[in-house]
Amino acid sequence: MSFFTKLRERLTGSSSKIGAGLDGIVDAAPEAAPAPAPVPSGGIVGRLFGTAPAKPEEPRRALDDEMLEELEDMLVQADLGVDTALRVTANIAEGRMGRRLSSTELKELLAGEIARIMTPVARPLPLYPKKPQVVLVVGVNGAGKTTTIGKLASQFRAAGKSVMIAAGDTFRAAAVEQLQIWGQRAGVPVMVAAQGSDPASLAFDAMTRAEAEGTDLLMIDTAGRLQNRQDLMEELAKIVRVIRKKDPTAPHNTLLVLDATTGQNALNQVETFRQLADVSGLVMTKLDGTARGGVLVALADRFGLPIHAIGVGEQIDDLDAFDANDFARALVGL
Ligand SMILES: Nc1nc2c(ncn2[C@@H]2O[C@H](COP(=O)(O)OP(=O)(O)OP(=O)(O)O)[C@@H](O)[C@H]2O)c(=O)[nH]1
Repeated sequence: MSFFTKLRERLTGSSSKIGAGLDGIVDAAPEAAPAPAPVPSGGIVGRLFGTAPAKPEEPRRALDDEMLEELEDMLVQADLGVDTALRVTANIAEGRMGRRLSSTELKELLAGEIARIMTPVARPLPLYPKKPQVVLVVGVNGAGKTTTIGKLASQFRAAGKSVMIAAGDTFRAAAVEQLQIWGQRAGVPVMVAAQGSDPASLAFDAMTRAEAEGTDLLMIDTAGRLQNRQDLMEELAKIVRVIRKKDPTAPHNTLLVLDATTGQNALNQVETFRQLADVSGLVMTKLDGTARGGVLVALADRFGLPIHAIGVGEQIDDLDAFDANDFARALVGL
């Protein structure tokens, strides 16, 4: 199954909210009753040439202030956030006031606006010739860091890269175990340390081993205890300090993993983690089974940080590069 097919099938929580919302807005107009279907050309000619009966016309609604307000409210409800909803609505309105739009046309227009916002941020994780390329992975507990590291490691392996993982959340035995399972699946070594030991020292050991073995990519998992922000900030800063002793240009990427089901809270998490670490790109997980996928549009619009990948399930191939057009169309239910 192609990733786009999967995305469309699994984004239904969000897409049915937006798609049905747009249908509802157009149908709500008193004048929106569908035009009667043109009489099919029946008779002998129709039978001979198999003319299909014409489809009834889609209902239409003239674009006015009231309709725009409904559109804006619906987009806010769908987690695009007020600023983005306003901008998108204004762009759709421009030069189209009074025009009678069908729901399909409205979906096409919205998808176009969303794609326009998302295209500049749809950028795969950049790969550098540097060995090891160090990828620091940050995010709150449960956001999907472990799973994302496992999926990315497996994809890089499949692309012929050598990968190593460092289980930097040394306080949580369950997190380390999960990472080991993902490492086994991906065929990638996982460096672990004794429970509660210093993550920076593990990161240093992992750097040493990755350098010695000529590993292409070193992915470092980190803790996500936001409840203790000061500690976390110091822990992340120390990891960075220590790996820079080995390579002053590291980490080459700092990935922030976000959980789509948290909706608008994802925006706060970006703000917070940007204060804790030099976030260079985003991965959004759990777009399946949530009606809050619109938050990705708000994130792109607000921060302009690259979106490297999106996750739509728990399996190894349920993470893929982010494609702005595919996402925009799937999100509006096209
Ligand atoms: N449905 C769905 N579940 C996901 C996705 N990504 C991760 N998960 C699940 O989310 C849960 C948390 O993922 P983890 O990868 O363990 O998250 P983490 O950020 O490492 O969290 P901790 O290990 O608690 O720090 C797991 O049950 C994953 O299977 C996704 O794209 N879709």
